[in-house]
Amino acid sequence: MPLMKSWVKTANSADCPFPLNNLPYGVFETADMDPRCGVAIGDMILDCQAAEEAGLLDLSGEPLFDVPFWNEVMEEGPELWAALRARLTEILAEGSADQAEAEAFLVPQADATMLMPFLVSEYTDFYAGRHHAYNVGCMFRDPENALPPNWLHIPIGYNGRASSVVVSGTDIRRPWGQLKSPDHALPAFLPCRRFDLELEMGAIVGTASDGPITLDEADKAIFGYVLLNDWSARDIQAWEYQPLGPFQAKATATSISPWIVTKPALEPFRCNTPAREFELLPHLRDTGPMLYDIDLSVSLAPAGKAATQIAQTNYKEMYYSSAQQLAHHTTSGCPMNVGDLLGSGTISGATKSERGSLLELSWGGKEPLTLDTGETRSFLEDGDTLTLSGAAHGDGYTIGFGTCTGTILPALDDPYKR
Ligand SMILES: O=C(O)/C=C/C(=O)CC(=O)CC(=O)O
Ligand SMILES: [Ca+2]
Ligand SMILES: [Mg+2]
Repeated sequence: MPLMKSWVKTANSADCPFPLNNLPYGVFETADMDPRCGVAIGDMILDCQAAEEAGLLDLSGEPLFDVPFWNEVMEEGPELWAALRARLTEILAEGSADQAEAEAFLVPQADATMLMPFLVSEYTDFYAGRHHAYNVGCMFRDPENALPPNWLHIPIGYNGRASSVVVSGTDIRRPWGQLKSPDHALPAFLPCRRFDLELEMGAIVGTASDGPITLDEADKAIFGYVLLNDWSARDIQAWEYQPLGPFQAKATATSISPWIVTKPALEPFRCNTPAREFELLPHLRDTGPMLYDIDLSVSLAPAGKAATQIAQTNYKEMYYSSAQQLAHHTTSGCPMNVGDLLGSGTISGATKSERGSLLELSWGGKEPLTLDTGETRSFLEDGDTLTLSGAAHGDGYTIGFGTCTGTILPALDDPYKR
């Protein structure tokens, strides 16, 4: 598929993240506009609320854009999703009969503040990147048996906290927690010393289910994808997570990028999961390409200094697709809701520069990274700004995810001092 041309001229370059082929969904506000849904096109945002009020986006008879989140659109189901995308494409395409009217509803991205694009119903995080699981297993367990015995048979996950999901740009406060260092007999309550990022993709469930669903049903139920950073307190995690898994270590915050890139925009980039070591059980067995070829990178900027790219990898490195994770999630009869968010698990590739966490990049702190500024990092320091970026590269066009950023604020003096 080539670049599709829009009358919004900035959308028509090969490296623009938001061409007509993309049309990602977000929520924004400006100095004089309340929060509302919008669609990115070039360097502009089409104000969906205003377009709907003017009669340009009348798709269901009921207003869809009278609320500042995309859950109502998701609730309408895949037929409406397709009709909305077709109508937006018609409105924004070069030569559109709607151009004169729609021009009035464009807002420069530079004037907008991006907000959470949807209400997160529940949040589950997986552990489905093989290189990440292998690296962590080597460090914390046994290089000979780095992957747990179940790993090649099910996508391992844990239930996270929807309440902790925040939009890109939100500052992240270094947490306190109970830690136990190897040279102390007893734990202490201290600020986290090994605060980390996790480079992930987030899949958004757009269709509810109540009981087991097939892999193909799961693929259809996914509305779109965002970049996701699962901030992780490694020292809190190491002490708390046996035997029930991460709890407070991953409950401080999880950041997502503000633009939901929908499945149709990613269709040309579908690719297969890697070769299987064990055949998966029938309900998890691949029925088609359900991963995506999306280039991902991480950069770190110390306070007031230039950013260094510290990792680059690709979403196709995952062992399990989001559809496999969602299908697995429903096997017990677990109901899934519109707005459920599934973290892919940390995405790392085979080589050192492809590692999606500082835990792996610095090998548990044993091999600190040197930044372009000359400073070194094992884990995150106060004032550091972390930025995830993602884009799929087509023939003469880009499907961009934008960025997912967060700056580390120092821990409070004492969280219990009132
Ligand atoms: O295996 C461990 O000891 C720890 C693993 C993680 O912290 C990974 C995690 O949270 C899931 C993921 O993002 O892959
Ligand atoms: Ca994670
Ligand atoms: Mg979290």
